[in-house]
Amino acid sequence: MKILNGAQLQLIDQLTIQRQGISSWELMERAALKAVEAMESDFGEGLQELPIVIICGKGNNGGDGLAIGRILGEQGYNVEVKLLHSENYSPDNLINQQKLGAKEMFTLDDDLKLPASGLLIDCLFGSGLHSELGISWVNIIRRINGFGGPVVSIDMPSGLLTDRLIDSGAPMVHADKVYTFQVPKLNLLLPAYGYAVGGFTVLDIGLDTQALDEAEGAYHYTVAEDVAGLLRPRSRFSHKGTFGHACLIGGSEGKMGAVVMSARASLRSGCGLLTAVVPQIGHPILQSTVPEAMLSVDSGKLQLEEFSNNGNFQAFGVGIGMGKGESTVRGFSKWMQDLKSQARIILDADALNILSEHADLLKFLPRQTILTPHPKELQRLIGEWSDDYEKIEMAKTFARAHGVILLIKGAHTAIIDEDGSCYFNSTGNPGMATGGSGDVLTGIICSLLAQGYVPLEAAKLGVFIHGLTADLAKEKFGEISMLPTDLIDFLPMAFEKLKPRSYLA
Ligand SMILES: NC(=O)C1=CN([C@@H]2O[C@H](COP(=O)(O)OP(=O)(O)OC[C@H]3O[C@@H](n4cnc5c(N)ncnc54)[C@H](O)[C@@H]3O)[C@@H](O)[C@H]2O)[C@H](O)CC1
Ligand SMILES: [K+]
Repeated sequence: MKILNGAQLQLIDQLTIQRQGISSWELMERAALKAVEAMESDFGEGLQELPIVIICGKGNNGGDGLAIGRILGEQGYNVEVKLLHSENYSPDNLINQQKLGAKEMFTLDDDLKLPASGLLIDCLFGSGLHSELGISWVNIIRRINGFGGPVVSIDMPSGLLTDRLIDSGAPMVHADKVYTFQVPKLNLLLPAYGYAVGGFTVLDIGLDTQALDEAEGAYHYTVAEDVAGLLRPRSRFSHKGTFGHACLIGGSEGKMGAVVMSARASLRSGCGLLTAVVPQIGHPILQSTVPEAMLSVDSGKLQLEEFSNNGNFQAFGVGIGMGKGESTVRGFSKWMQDLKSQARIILDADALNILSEHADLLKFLPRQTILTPHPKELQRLIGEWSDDYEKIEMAKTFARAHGVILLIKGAHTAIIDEDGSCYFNSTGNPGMATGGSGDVLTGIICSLLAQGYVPLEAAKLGVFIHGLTADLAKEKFGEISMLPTDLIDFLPMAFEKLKPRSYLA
């Protein structure tokens, strides 16, 4: 799914209206009906009990609010619509004013009266906002943010631009939930605005698919439909050799658990064979916890030294729990220099830290190596950024310069390809913020690489599945208690869910 901005959507609106032979008002009505349906599904029966207040602006976002107010009113909800006084309403806003009937007018200087609790629907500004809101908006936005019940925003939290940096002090609605139309907008996905976007749902309002396909942009949002088609069916005549031999290299004293988790995640993700290269201390641990894995025991006792690379492996996952002792750094550097240019590799954790401290090694990275840093590792690798936009640009520059696929891990993990394309993930939750989650991801992606998925597909599919395991684990254990080992346990269900018939039904 593409991520688009306000200007692109305006154009696609026009094309939709022309090609579908509908009026702009009809499109607005479709959007309003979708928003009502989504709120009814989220709030359930409880919505009937709540006083609902809708705050409308002068443009089409306000027009949506007026239509939502009318639809809710017709369905018997307890709804009150407040409309900002203006000299220049949009045409569809005016039509919906006439269709609504009763509404209360207010100005920015008014002391807006709101019910003590209930549901507030924010329709002041949507994707048509062209610059951050000035001081005159502080009063009204403060009132909305001080509301005693949930605040939901239609399309965008009012005050937040779709895809440009905005001063953190600028007035902006803090939405518990955003119902955004057709496609996500970049600012809904960035950590910088996490305080204003409690969550969001994308509502399909049937915009012209050809126009959506043709819209240009580097940003994408990976949803089930995007990755389900990537999953390869298994032939009846397949055997363990069909699904590749993955090699995980890592572990050190006190950190063997990382390799255990990675290895189990790899096997659960379908590779045919798995070898783990571990220091001697890891031998009994791996053999007893992951009997399916073969072992190649390093000459190093407590940490890796030798990095023996003798097998015929289709993919390597390196760095998990590895440490960066002197002999490990030496062995890793030698291993990197001996790599074949077409090798498929994912580097994580200490492998990335070593690269940050030994930038001369970057030139040995085979094309399309996948790097999976967490925020601190990313900063060591690409340097300090001043905001999310700069972070993305620096990540793109790094990916291009070294011909790699770079992940920015976190909520909506972003996958940056060397051509500058950027894929944000839709699955996952804060329950994943526990040491070990990354080891599981490395295992999944390494396994997919070994099975012959091209690196960008392996990264997109791996990140999506990893997040999906967490969404499934959340239902059973909740965000507080779920563990990385639970993610591994939910891999079978996640892969099953992603199979087109079950997930997309
Ligand atoms: N395809 C869709 O997604 C559809 C979206 N719809 C809704 O329409 C809005 C966008 O409507 P638009 O009229 O273009 O913009 P807004 O309502 O967000 O506000 C425009 C209004 O505000 C003025 N303005 C802009 N910036 C500022 C500012 N910094 N300070 C003060 N005033 C500002 C501007 O001049 C306009 O007058 C979209 O979000 C959806 O909610 C359709 O209903 C259906 C199709
Ligand atoms: K809004």
